Amino acid sequence: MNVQYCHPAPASKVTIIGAGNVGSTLGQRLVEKDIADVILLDIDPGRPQGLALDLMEARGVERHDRTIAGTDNYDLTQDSDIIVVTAGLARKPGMSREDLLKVNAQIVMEVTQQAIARSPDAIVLVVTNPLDVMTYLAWKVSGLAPRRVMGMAGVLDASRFQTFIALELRVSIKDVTATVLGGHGDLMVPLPRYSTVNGIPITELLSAETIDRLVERTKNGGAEIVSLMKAGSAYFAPASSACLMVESILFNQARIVPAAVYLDGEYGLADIFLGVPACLKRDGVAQILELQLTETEQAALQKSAEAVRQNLDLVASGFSP
Ligand SMILES: NC(=O)c1ccc[n+]([C@@H]2O[C@H](COP(=O)([O-])OP(=O)(O)OC[C@H]3O[C@@H](n4cnc5c(N)ncnc54)[C@H](O)[C@@H]3O)[C@@H](O)[C@H]2O)c1
Ligand SMILES: O=C(O)C[C@H](O)C(=O)O
Repeated sequence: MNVQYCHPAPASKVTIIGAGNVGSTLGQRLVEKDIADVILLDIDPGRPQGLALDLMEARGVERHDRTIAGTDNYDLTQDSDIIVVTAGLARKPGMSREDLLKVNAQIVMEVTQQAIARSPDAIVLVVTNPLDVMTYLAWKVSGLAPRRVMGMAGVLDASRFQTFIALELRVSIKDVTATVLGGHGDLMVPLPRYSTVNGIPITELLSAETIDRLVERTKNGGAEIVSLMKAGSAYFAPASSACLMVESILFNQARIVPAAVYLDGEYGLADIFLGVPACLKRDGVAQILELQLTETEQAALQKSAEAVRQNLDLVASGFSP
C-alpha cells in the first residue's frame, strides 16, 4: 500500500536558540501540545540533535505529529514564524541576573542577527537574562518593528504570585489571576490591587502583612530556586510561560499577559523594553494596556525602569550593538 501523500498537516515553525534547560523544555511543551514544529539550535556539539531525537522518539507514546530537529546550523532555521532566544548563561547562587549582562549581551546580539538573517519576517521572543536589557538588544540588532519583539518574564512572575496566593488561601489556582509589572529583577512590581480570586481583589481577602510576604516571595522567586538548585535556574515554569506566549501569537489568541514590550510614552516611559500588560496576536504585540496606577505603584515602576536603563547605559558605554 502506498501512503506517500498522507502527511500530517504542516504546522508553524518555531526556532529555539539555546537547547539548555529552558530551551529544551520549551521544545517539549511546543511539540507535545501540538503547537508548532521546532528547530532546536545550540553550539554545544550533539546536544540539540540528541535532545531532539529523544523527543521525537517519545511521539509513539505522546501521540503527536509535530517534529523537532536539533542543529548547530542556522540554515535549518529559515522561514521561522517565531524565534525564541534562550541562549546564554544562567546565574549561580549569590549572583544577580545583572551579573550576566556582559556575556549574555554578546550572545543574544550574535544569535539574533544570525537567526533574523534567515527569517526576516519572524517574531522574536527573548528569554535570556537580564531579560529587559536582552530584549532591547535583540530588537536593536534585529531591525524589526518594535511590536515584533518581546521578552518573557511577566507571565512567569505572575504565575509565581498566583501560585503563592492560591496556596495561602487554599483555593484553586484556576480562579487566581495576578499582575506583575516592571523589569524582571529585584525591583519588579507585583500589583495586589490587580490580583484577584475570581474577580475579588486579594486586598479584600488577605492582610497587608500577608500580601507583603507573598509579594517579597514573588520578587525573590528566581533566586529562591537558584539557591535550592545550586547549579542552574528555574526552567519548568519559564518554559510554560514562554509556551503560553508562543501559543497566543501563533493561534492569534489575543491573550493579555504581562510581557516586556517596547514603550513609546506608555506609563510615562520611552525607548525601553519593560513588563506591562500586552495583547499578543499573530503580528506580535497588538496592544499595550495602560493600567491606572497609584502614585506609589507608578513610582515603583519608574524605579524598576531606571534600573533597566542603567544596565542599558552600561552596555551602550561598553560596546554598542
Ligand atoms: N526571562 C525569564 O523569566 C527566564 C527564566 C529562566 C531562565 N532565564 C534565562 O534564560 C537563559 C537560559 O537558561 P537555561 O536554564 O536554559 O540555561 P542553560 O545553561 O541550561 O542553557 C543555555 C544554553 O545556551 C547555549 N548557548 C550558549 N551560547 C550560545 C550561542 N552562542 N548559540 C547557541 N546556543 C548557545 C548553551 O550551550 C546552553 O545549552 C539564562 O540566561 C537564564 O537566566 C530567563
Ligand atoms: O532567576 C533566574 O536567574 C532565572 C529566571 O529569571 C527566574 O526568574 O527564574
